Amino acid sequence: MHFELTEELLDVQKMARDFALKEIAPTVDEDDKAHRFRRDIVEKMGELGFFGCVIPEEYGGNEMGFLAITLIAEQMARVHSSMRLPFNMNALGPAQTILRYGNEETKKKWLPGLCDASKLGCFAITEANAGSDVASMKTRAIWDGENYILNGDKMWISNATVADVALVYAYTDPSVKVKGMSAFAVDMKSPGITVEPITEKLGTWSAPVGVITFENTPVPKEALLGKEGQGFKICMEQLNDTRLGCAAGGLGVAQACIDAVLQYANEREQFGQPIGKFQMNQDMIAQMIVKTEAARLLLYKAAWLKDEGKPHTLETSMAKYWCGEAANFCADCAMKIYGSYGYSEEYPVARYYRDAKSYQIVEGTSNIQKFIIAQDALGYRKANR
Ligand SMILES: Cc1cc2nc3c(=O)[nH]c(=O)nc-3n(C[C@H](O)[C@H](O)[C@H](O)COP(=O)(O)OP(=O)(O)OC[C@H]3O[C@@H](n4cnc5c(N)ncnc54)[C@H](O)[C@@H]3O)c2cc1C
Repeated sequence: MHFELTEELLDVQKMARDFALKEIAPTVDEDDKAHRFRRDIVEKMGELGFFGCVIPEEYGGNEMGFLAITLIAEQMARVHSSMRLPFNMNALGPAQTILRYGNEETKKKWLPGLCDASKLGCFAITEANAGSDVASMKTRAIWDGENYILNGDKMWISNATVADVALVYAYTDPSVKVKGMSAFAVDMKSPGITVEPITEKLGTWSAPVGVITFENTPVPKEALLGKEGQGFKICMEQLNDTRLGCAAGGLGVAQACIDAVLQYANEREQFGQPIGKFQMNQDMIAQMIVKTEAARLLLYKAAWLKDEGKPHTLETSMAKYWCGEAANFCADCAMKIYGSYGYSEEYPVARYYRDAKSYQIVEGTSNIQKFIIAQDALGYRKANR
């Protein structure tokens, strides 16, 4: 049993850390406060091959693997949570799904651009009345003999305002319930698409989110991913990939809180000594470290299983759940240890606190992950089927 990263993965981790410190850190607070999406930095990530980790060379990738992309995404989130979103929106979501289910034409059309970030992606599952209950979505795609005609509204879609391609899930035949859901790689320049940004949100201010409306949008047959009726299965597989990216984000934020607290607790003095000397603060610091290390081990194991081609749905849910919880626990402790300075915008802790919350919500809430884990344990529904 080995717990060490290989030399190659250690190099990847270091390169990602150096990149985040050099390219993201200098303007992180300014970008966040301005709600500025840094496409230029995302493009630099693409040039370095960050989004090609899970895509073969023939389509512009480098096949470094799921553990490699997880390590990179973690390092981005450790500096700016918003900057780990592109790992899901380009690589783990659209690119991975198109690779698996797209025809040759669709792969050639989108994969090289998603890898080098000259194209941006998004995935559209959620609707105003369909969140955790994905199957209750109402978006329809009806074949008219020439194209699928897409109608519906997708809400809370990350990258909606900047995406070139969207993975869209819609019913082609709602009469057979989830067996009638299909998945499409939709060109966002298609007619009948409007996008409205969602600007008022708690955190991840530099990550654009919006509502996409499809009104009689024609989608060619080649854009269908897999077969008609495979959409729900494709969606669950996609979430199983993108949950790794979310978990990496939560882990990065948790670590950022530890980094901040260790420095501050040694600098700030009260009652004539550094606040790190107080046992109640030490208790929080110890718990932050242990919870974060547990999150890291769960996540790296899930990503490793995926690279090994072994079942990993259960392990991915455990990692997604615990990384989200660890991020929130650590952000809460960091806020307490920083006191009023944590509450101010002078230090990054308020941003960590805001950004941590999304990791308990997106791509299957903490409850949904616990549901998957408990159902598996109780033998009601095995996660690794
Ligand atoms: C910042 C942000 C970015 C997002 N990006 C995307 C994106 O790119 N693409 C996309 O498709 N969606 C995206 N989403 C949507 C996100 O995936 C959903 O918000 C999430 O799946 C939860 O759905 P909901 O918010 O409708 O909550 P609901 O499903 O309404 O749940 C409300 C509460 O009830 C609980 N609950 C629901 N069902 C159960 C159950 N069976 N058992 C126990 N508890 C339950 C939930 O855990 C939650 O606490 C994003 C959301 C946010 C906030």
